[in-house]
Amino acid sequence: MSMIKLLSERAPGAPGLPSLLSAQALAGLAGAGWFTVLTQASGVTGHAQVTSLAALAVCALALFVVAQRYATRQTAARVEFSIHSVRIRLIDKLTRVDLQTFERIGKKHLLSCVEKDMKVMSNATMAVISAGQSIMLFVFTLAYLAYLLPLACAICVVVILLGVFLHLIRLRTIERSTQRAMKAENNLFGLVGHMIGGFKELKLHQRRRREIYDELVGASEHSATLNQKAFGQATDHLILLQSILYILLGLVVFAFPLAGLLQPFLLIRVVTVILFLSVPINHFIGILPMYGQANAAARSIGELEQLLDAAVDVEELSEEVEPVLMSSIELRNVCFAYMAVDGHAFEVGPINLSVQQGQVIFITGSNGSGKSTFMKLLTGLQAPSVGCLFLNGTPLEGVRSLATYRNLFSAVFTDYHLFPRLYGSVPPDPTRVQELLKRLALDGKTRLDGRLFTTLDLSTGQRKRLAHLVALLEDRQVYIFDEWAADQDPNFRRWFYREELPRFKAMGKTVIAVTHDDQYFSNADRWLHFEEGHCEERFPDAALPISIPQSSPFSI
Ligand SMILES: Nc1ncnc2c1ncn2[C@@H]1O[C@H](COP(=O)(O)OP(=O)(O)OP(=O)(O)O)[C@@H](O)[C@H]1O
Repeated sequence: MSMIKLLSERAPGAPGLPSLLSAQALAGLAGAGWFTVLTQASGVTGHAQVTSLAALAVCALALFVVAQRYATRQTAARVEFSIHSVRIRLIDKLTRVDLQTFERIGKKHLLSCVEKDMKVMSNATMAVISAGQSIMLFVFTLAYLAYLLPLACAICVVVILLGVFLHLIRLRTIERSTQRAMKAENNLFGLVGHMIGGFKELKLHQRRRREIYDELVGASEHSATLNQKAFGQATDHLILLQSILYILLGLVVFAFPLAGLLQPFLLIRVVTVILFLSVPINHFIGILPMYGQANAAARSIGELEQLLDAAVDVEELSEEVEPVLMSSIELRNVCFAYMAVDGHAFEVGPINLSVQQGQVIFITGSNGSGKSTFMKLLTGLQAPSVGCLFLNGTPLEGVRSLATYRNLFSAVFTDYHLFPRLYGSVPPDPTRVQELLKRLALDGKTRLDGRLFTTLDLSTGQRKRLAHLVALLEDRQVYIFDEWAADQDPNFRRWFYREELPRFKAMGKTVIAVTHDDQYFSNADRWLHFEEGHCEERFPDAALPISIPQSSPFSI
């Protein structure tokens, strides 16, 4: 996607290009008109003539102010609505891609695109689109020059065409340099992110701080060098063009009168007009690097959109969720493999498993054995590469049924995210909220004001308990906990296994919890153990694992 393509897509609420360009043309015409009247007035002495030219100048100026104001506002509306439309389109696609694509693209790249590239586009596009006005100013001034001295105008046109030709030849090189500079800048921002994110770790480790600081200095220098190179390339040939324009001026001032091609009374007007031409030319010089940046940003946004398009599913954000009831969930021959890195792809499965409503299932396994991947498959966050999920005996086929299925679950993952507001819910009953806050020892720490938490500035354990409270308010049928108790004190750990899980069971909720707290295994109905992507069922009171044949589904 180029910047021009982006702007050619008219967003709802944005003014049309014809009206926008007409307003710019009018502003350019008025500006050139005002200047022409002034130039004409420089050779006039008669009172009546001066008065009428002054009246004309006032009219041109008034027209310029009105047209300029209108054109600027229309330009801002066009640019901002177009960018708004692209941003919303990207975010919409982003919410609809599968988890694997989301993880592959990476948070850093996504944030850089949605925040930085969009900002670059917005700033640069505004300047670039206003070039329309400069073009008009340039054309009208050139026309006036043709009226005064056709030969000078012809030479100017040749010089400008030469500049445009040089520019087109260099365009690809400039864009490549700009894109390289932007990549270096993204790398730099990544390091800044590490410095901010790892503030505490860096404070504790002077040599680590020194090394990352040195790397950041190098990255910043590299970024500055590339930016400066891209900017230099963009302006070099236009400076050349500007120099040619100055040579042209010298020619007009010295050679034309000597050759008898220019009468002295015309000389001052012609020189003034040529000088005035440098105003739009300088504007072009100024916006050229910005044009390169905007195009590089548009390309980066376009590449991201292509990645998202390849993975986006048909699930609509606005769709109403159909309520589903779970009595059983079954995984039949479910397998999933991550994309291979260095030729080795981690595989989970085949998993054959049936979960009945109301069961409390514990999941164990060493680090990297596939527990979280299994949770993603079970919750429908990740579609299986092979095999199928069944809900109440019916296979879940297609993205839509998987999207509906996901609404069965409420989860507190290890990398859970706390939203400041209860998005997607009606304000809960304040008495129930108060009772839950008390149960989780969060009363006096935070409150729910309507749907908004008064603060999220809590300790690690408290934040996890607040995430638990949000999950409870969601009141879904299946609860997923990934090492919930890992950052809780012994009291809350005991409370979770001895009180909270039995409460879930009494309510008929299904619980699937990743845990390493073996002293509480008696609280589980089932125990699934993962090793190198394979799942086997163990029994809470068994000393040795009981191997389950993977070809046949097992259930309890
Ligand atoms: N996004 C990913 N892309 C590629 N490979 C991945 C990705 N996430 C996990 N893996 C691979 O899958 C394996 C299993 O990861 P998973 O997160 O399921 O393990 P886990 O049992 O939950 O580990 P832990 O106890 O450390 O949380 C890992 O060894 C890793 O190699």
